Amino acid sequence: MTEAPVYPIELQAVTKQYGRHIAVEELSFCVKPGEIFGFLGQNGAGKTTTLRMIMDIIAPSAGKVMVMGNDRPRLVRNQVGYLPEERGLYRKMKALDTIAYFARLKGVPRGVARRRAAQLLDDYGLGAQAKSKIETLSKGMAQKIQVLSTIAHDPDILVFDEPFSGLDPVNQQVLEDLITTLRDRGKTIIFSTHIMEHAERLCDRFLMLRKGRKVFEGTLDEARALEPSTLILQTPDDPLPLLDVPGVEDIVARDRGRYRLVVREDTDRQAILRRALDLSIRIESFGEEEFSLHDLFFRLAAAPTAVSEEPRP
Ligand SMILES: Nc1ncnc2c1ncn2[C@@H]1O[C@H](COP(=O)(O)OP(=O)(O)OP(=O)(O)O)[C@@H](O)[C@H]1O
Repeated sequence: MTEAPVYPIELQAVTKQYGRHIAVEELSFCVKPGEIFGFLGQNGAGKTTTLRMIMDIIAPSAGKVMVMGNDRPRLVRNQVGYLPEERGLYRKMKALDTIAYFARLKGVPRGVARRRAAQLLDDYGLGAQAKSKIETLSKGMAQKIQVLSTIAHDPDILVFDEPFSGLDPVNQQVLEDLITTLRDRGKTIIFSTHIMEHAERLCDRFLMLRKGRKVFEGTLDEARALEPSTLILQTPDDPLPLLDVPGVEDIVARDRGRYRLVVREDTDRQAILRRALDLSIRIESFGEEEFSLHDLFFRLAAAPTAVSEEPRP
């Protein structure tokens, strides 16, 4: 008999209810070892609530949350690094002392904690600020200290709630690089965001949440495969006669001579080009449309009619 795999994080039919309000509904997913998993949704979709349940800060109303196969995540807390949505550091504490303090809270011996804190500050360009009080640092620097504090005890799993919020583009890039480095060192990372560009660049897989319900879980390619096949054609001429090519179902004007062709999956792309030549339709460019995660998010998780929603009892 094969044993069920142990996932770093696994949720089974988890629901969280606040009074009559259902914040998270029947949510199941698992995060695989060593992956970067994006947790995406609009404001109020239920991201923070879910991450807090993973951290055992709040309890589910129903269902099961397991961290490293343990259904009492509190017991494996020291193997997890958590960046909460509401950040808070002691303003009067120095940068190095802050990181070492958080490591010590997770059981790291004092000397080791201080050495690691110094190393992390050096690695992430804050060596010169080691003795600066938090209150004297820029917002970006303080947030970096907060992130470094979550990894100072060398946890295997990282749970970051909106880690990019409040960072300027340069520091967002620094954080993206940090997250990639952590994955390359074998860590498992789940982070929430409503900024699709970060997720698109970083995530191996992601989950989209809409009003507490999962609307998608998988890779970007899997999400793209849900979309109808479309081609983008650029021409100074009228392309509507191409509608007579078998498989071309619709042609919609986009912008400045660009048209979107909705086609059946098996449509012969060469036949479209040959027909254009016959009809003297000049083609400036022609190719498959690549949906960005941003487009897909709007279709799956944000558009009012994106998914059929059963009425709630
Ligand atoms: N303690 C609480 N009591 C009552 N309702 C709550 C509580 N915490 C969250 N909610 C509600 O649950 C829903 C999900 O909230 P949650 O904070 O998890 O969303 P989110 O996806 O993290 O959004 P944001 O990006 O705005 O933080 C929201 O409608 C919110 O108002």
